[in-house]
Amino acid sequence: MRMIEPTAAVPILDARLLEAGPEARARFVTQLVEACRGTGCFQLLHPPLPSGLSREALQAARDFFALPLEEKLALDIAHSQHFRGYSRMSNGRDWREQLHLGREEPPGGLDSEPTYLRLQGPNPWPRDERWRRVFLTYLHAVEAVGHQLLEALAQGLGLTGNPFAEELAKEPYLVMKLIHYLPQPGAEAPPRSGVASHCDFSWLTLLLQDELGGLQVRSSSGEWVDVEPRPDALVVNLGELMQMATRGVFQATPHRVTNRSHEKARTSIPVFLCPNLRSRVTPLPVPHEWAAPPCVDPAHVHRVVPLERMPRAEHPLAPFVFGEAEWKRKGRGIWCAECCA
Ligand SMILES: O=C(O)CCC(=O)C(=O)O
Ligand SMILES: [Fe+2]
Repeated sequence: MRMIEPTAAVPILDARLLEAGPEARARFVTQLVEACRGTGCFQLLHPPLPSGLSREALQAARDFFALPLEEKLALDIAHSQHFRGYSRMSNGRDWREQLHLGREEPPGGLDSEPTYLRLQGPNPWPRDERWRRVFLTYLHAVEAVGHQLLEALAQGLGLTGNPFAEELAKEPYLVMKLIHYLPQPGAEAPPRSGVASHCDFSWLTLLLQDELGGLQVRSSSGEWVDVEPRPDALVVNLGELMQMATRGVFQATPHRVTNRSHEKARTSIPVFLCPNLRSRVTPLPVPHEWAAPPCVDPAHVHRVVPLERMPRAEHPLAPFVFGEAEWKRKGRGIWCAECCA
């Protein structure tokens, strides 16, 4: 099998170019489009985040998972009306603990509102106030980085105006997860998958990973490529909404994780940046010469559908309301019915 240079499949972009004058910004935009037309994954070095915040967030995540099980179970996602809270999965595809968080909001989906607005709501927090402060600060700092990337992408796609900015002005739907992958149990047993191959259902996912590694992305030519841990970098990958929005010019990035360590748990924090729940998802007028196969049918989208089963080419995209698709994807209100059954 042909070996691929990791940096070719997962290029490294320097976020400082965005603020270093028009020429540097143009260079960044070119590299960004190249990365998005390739694997759809890149490492963003020097993201404009407050100093030390990433380290603090990773440490706070480790501290959360080190709490006694009863304290974590008090935040069980099954108690939440809004898909927030703690869960543990142990099956062939997922073997990990997670804490789902989002924007801190009043409960949605009440009375006459559409049901899918139940995706908005308060987060359950551990007793110590520190977690709330660190994670909400981190979430909104990463959101701002995501806005900058979408603006650069709109520029790179040659779109008039910035259709992403119009959407972002309506308050994007954000999901942030703290994830804890256990160390491998026995030296003899084959390694257990932390999360099996999947694509995210986002525009962009901005991920902080610790120093252990274990994340792989599938390159356009089909090889699985390690995403090397780099301190002070965010791993960015494209999700299915971006694939739909760009008529397949940019493809969602298949990825998977196995914690190969027998001693240490792996910690990561992805932030999934999506349109406002009420937004209608319609393809953008991307350059004609970049025309690509039509996109995924949202009716078939699920976070853990095996990639082989994903209808990628044949389905033209009918516009749909993002919140409805996201609600459906989350099992019509039944938490993770498929994976946790
Ligand atoms: O932990 C990681 O590095 C990736 C997690 C992931 O892909 C997901 O939860 O969607
Ligand atoms: Fe993912």
